[in-house]
Amino acid sequence: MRYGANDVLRGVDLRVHRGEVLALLGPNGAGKTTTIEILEGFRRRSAGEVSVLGTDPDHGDEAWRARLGVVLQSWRDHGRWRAAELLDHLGLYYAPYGTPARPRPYDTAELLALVGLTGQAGTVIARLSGGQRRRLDVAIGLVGRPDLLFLDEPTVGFDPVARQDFHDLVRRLSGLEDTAILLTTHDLDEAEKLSDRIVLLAGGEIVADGTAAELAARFSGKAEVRYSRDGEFFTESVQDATGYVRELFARHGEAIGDLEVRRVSLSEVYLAMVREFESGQHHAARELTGVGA
Ligand SMILES: Nc1ncnc2c1ncn2[C@@H]1O[C@H](COP(=O)(O)OP(=O)(O)OP(=O)(O)O)[C@@H](O)[C@H]1O
Repeated sequence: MRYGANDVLRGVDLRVHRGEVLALLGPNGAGKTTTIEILEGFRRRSAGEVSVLGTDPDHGDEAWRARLGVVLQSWRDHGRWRAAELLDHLGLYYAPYGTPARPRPYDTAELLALVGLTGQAGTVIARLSGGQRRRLDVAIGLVGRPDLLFLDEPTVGFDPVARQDFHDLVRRLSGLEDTAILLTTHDLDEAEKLSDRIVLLAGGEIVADGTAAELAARFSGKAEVRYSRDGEFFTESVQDATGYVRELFARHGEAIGDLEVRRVSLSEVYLAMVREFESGQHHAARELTGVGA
């Protein structure tokens, strides 16, 4: 993607599989929104190949669009509508695109229950709380029972309980409905908890791609093992945690207690990579993560 002489995405190569939750993680201006807008067909790419559900988004028709769910920023229109009314109304659009295997739209009551808004079915949208409105946004993204769901910073403004509920919801969707989910987030904790895979974007390039554990392991290669032996506490930084623990038990057996194995956290990896990238050493970061190798 190029604006004028400025390349804001370069060589971005990624695949999302059916039923997979992929988090696009990166600092401000990394190119996350641009990437998903190209995939959604909202933005025309300057060059490169893109296929979404088998179709080039630049040429996607209504039937193709009906298979996508998009959750952008909070839904501000239709403030006087009641939540259930709006979902009923939006659902009509998807009805012609239903199949026996994937009936469209979602039943409104079922959908409201899924996002935890059953009690607000008759509430006027303007009177929903911020978190409730965001849940409604998600319901709007889901009403067509999408094969692929885009979530742009889905949990901004959620309290911890709403966030946990939302995480459960995303897990259920990818598991039960086989919906592929592509979400952008700044929240490392969220990326780690929610996604099967993380693609880290920095400066318009993919600098890392893998599961949270893989990224942490590839970057540092180490894990921290804590344990007690005969009441004395130890902390070791080791390359092969499984082997180390096996050896530990083989040697000391029941004398070992309080075992804890901690991977370097994703946030440590993330900060190190972004810093490395910003200091111009991103090729070193690529080598470390194996991306582009
Ligand atoms: N219409 C545009 N014209 C020129 N440059 C743009 C345009 N839209 C985005 N950009 C630039 O593209 C880059 C990537 O922006 P993008 O919004 O995709 O980043 P992001 O990772 O989503 O950031 P944030 O986390 O801040 O939302 C930024 O440098 C931005 O300034």
